[in-house]
Amino acid sequence: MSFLELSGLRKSYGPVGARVAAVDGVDLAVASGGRTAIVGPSGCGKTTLLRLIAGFERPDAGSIELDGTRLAGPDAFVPAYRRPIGLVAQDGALFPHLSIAANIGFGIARDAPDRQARIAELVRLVGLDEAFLQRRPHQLSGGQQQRVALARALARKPRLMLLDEPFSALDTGLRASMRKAVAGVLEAAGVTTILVTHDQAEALSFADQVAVMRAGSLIQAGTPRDLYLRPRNRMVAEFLGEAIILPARIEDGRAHCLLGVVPVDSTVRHEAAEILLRPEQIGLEAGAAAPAGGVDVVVTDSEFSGPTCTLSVRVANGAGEAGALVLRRAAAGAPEVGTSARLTVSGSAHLLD
Ligand SMILES: Nc1ncnc2c1ncn2[C@@H]1O[C@H](COP(=O)(O)OP(=O)(O)OP(=O)(O)O)[C@@H](O)[C@H]1O
Repeated sequence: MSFLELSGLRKSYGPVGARVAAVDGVDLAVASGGRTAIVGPSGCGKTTLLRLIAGFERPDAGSIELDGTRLAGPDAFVPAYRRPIGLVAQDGALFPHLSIAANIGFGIARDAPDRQARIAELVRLVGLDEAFLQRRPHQLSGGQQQRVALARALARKPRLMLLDEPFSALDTGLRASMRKAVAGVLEAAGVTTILVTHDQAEALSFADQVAVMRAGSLIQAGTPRDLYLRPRNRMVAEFLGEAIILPARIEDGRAHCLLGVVPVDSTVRHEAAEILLRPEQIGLEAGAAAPAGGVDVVVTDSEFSGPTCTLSVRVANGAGEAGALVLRRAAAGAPEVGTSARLTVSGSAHLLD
C-alpha cells in the first residue's frame, strides 16, 4: 500500500442540473518520501485535487488515505486542521500584518518551550538569515516570501506537503534555483510532496512521478522519463514537450512514415497509426557533413530566437502539408533557408494510442 492513495475521487461544482465535474474519478498513489508533480491545462482540476487532499473540500465520492488512515470517504472526513498536511499557495499567502517570525510560528503552540529556537531553525532551513525574522512580508522579495511560506508550512511538521504553483510568480532564473532549494529542504525533512504546476519542464525536473490531468481526469501517471518518451496519447506527448507526430504504417516493429522506415516500440501491425519522435532524435546536416542514408529535405523557413532557431523543412518527396516538418536546432551553424540537407532519425519512435 502506498503512502497516499486517492481512489475514485470526485468533486463537482455548480447548481443541480448544471454541475461541472472539477475532479472526475481520480486514482493516484504516491510513495512515501516521493515527489509527485500534477500538470495539465488551466481548469483541468489540479487545485481542486490539492484542496481535496488538504481537506478544504469534501469529495462527492471516492476516498483519500494517508499512511493507512482514511482522511475522506463515504463514512469519514478528517478536517483540514487535523490532517498532517502542509500547503504552500501560489502567492505564499503570508499574514501581512504579522512579522516573519510570527508567520513562521503561526502553527507552533504559543507556550511551546522551544518555540523561538524552532522558528530560528526553520528560517535557516529555508536558506534565510535570522535578521529577516523581525521584518514584515512586504519587506521581502517574492522568492524570500515563498521561502517563509514553506517554513510556515514545515513548522507543523507535516508528513505531506502540497505545493500549488509556488514558483509561478518568480522570474525564470530564481524559479529554477528556488525549485532546487525547496526540493532539497523537503528531501532533507523527509516530507512526501505533491507539486501542482503549469510548467512541464518544472514537473519533469522536480518530480519522480508526473501525473497529467485533463478535464478532471488523470490521463497518465509515471516516471518523468516514461511520460516524456512513452506518452499514452497526443495530448500527453504535446503537453510534456515539443513533439513530432507523424502518420505511419506499422509492420514488423518498424514505422513506415514521411521520414522513411524508423524502428518503433511496438510489434503490433497497424495500418493507420500515429508515431511520436522528440526533436532531439532528429539530426539535420547540410553539405559535406550530410550522412549517407536518411531523407533529403530543403529548409523553407528559419526563425531565430537566440540560442535556438525554429526551422521549417520540406521532405523532397513529401507532398502538401504532410511533407513539411518543424524542427528546433541550435542557432549556431543552422542551415540557411533554401539549403538542401539530410535528415536522420536516432532511436525508436513511440506508437501513440
Ligand atoms: N469553488 C468553485 N465553484 C465553482 N466552480 C469551481 C470552483 N473551484 C473550481 N471550479 C471549477 O472547477 C474546474 C477546475 O478548477 P481548478 O481550479 O481545480 O483547475 P486548475 O487545473 O487548478 O486550473 P488553473 O491551472 O487555471 O489554476 C474549473 O472549471 C473551475 O472553474
